[in-house]
Amino acid sequence: MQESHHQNADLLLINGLVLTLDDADQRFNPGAVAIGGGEIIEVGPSSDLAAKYRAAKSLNVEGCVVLPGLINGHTHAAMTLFRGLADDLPLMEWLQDHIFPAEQKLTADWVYWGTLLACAEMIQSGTTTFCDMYLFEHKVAEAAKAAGMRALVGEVLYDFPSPHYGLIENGLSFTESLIQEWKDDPLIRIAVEPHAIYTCSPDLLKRCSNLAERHGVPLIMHLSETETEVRQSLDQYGLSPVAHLEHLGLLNSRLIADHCVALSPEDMEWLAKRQVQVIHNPESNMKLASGIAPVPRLVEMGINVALGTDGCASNNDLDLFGEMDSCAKLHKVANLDPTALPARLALKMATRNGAKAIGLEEKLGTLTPGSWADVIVVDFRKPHLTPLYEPVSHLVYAARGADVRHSIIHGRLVMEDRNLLTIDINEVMDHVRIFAKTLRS
Ligand SMILES: CSC[C@H]1O[C@@H](n2cnc3c(O)ncnc32)[C@H](O)[C@@H]1O
Ligand SMILES: [Zn+2]
Repeated sequence: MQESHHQNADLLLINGLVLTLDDADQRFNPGAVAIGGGEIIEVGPSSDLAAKYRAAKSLNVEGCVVLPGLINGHTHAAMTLFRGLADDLPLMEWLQDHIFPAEQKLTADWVYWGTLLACAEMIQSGTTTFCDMYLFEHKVAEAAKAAGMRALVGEVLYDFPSPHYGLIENGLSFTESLIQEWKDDPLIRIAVEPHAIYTCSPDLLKRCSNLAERHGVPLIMHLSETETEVRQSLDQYGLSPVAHLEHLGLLNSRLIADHCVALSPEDMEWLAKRQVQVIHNPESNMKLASGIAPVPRLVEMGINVALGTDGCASNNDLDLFGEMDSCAKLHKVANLDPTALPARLALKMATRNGAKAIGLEEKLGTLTPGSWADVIVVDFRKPHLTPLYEPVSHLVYAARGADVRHSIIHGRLVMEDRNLLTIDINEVMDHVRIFAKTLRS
């Protein structure tokens, strides 16, 4: 019997335009990606890989662009439940008069269904990893796992009683139990997540930081989201929110700071010096009229800035393609400079910078052999993506989430030809509609 010279792969994507988005920034057209054991085995010309690999499954992706899965650096997934509930309000009024009261009615079960709905929306729009902060996060982890998504999750911690854990002592020990429970999981990681400086005392913030340090996990919080937050912080502590955190010893590369809109030049110096990870949420900042984060300046200063949608009650969707487009355009108009935030940077913020922010840049954010196989395939055979001169331009300025055709997470196909393979979407939508009826009554 003749010996086979083929190598085995679980999945082979062939005949696509493959963008590695790594340091080498290679493009293969027609290109292929060989996937096995949850990792990328090889990326290269289609003819070479088709001859080399015998794959359990092969997908012909001619006419499509293949790239790393997108990373949503900040969201509250289960807030799909509140999409469109309260619009056109500033942050503090939106939160205190509408969202916090509605959240008092949440149960673990609702958070599960709301998160599954978010996972469906994210997978169908090209997101493969999300960073979440919410209540009942054990249910968020469970839902993400059921959906086959990669997630960094953490229970929100604040000084007032939580509808989930009650007093903060329980919140801290609950976070610790989540860290233990998920420590060996390939998809789910846990972070320590104080809400913001206006809901957490200095003592709580220090305890959160110590907990994150002790377990070597990220610390995530909203920071300097509005001028109101800055004014309150100056009144209460005589320091800006960033200076307040520096004073408490919280600024370091483990901190993932969401928003960072209202920053003074000194704040930016601190963020750069301490190598804090910044997550920019342009659509939420626009919708809540919070302001414009000085992203081009932060990037110039060497700060890692990634992209998030925030919860979809302040966005109101979870489509990172729309977010990249908004991001690139917002900073052009804010600076009256069309070069202020190029398409290339917007795409990097949604991929590689997101991976770096969550401490996984060795394994995520690029199509590199040895990295985890989180890969999306975008169908360019569409009127709004024709003709094709430059794929990065189309990905940022013309494509939308609905153009994503296949999605692979940790080597597993979770969407094929737009069919969700891990989620019964009709069941999920039925559950969420029942929740909305209950909320209204
Ligand atoms: C209980 S989890 C997180 C907490 O934060 C609220 N929230 C949602 N979006 C924002 C935002 O942009 N800034 C501050 N807080 C936000 C959410 O409703 C939850 O209560
Ligand atoms: Zn948020």
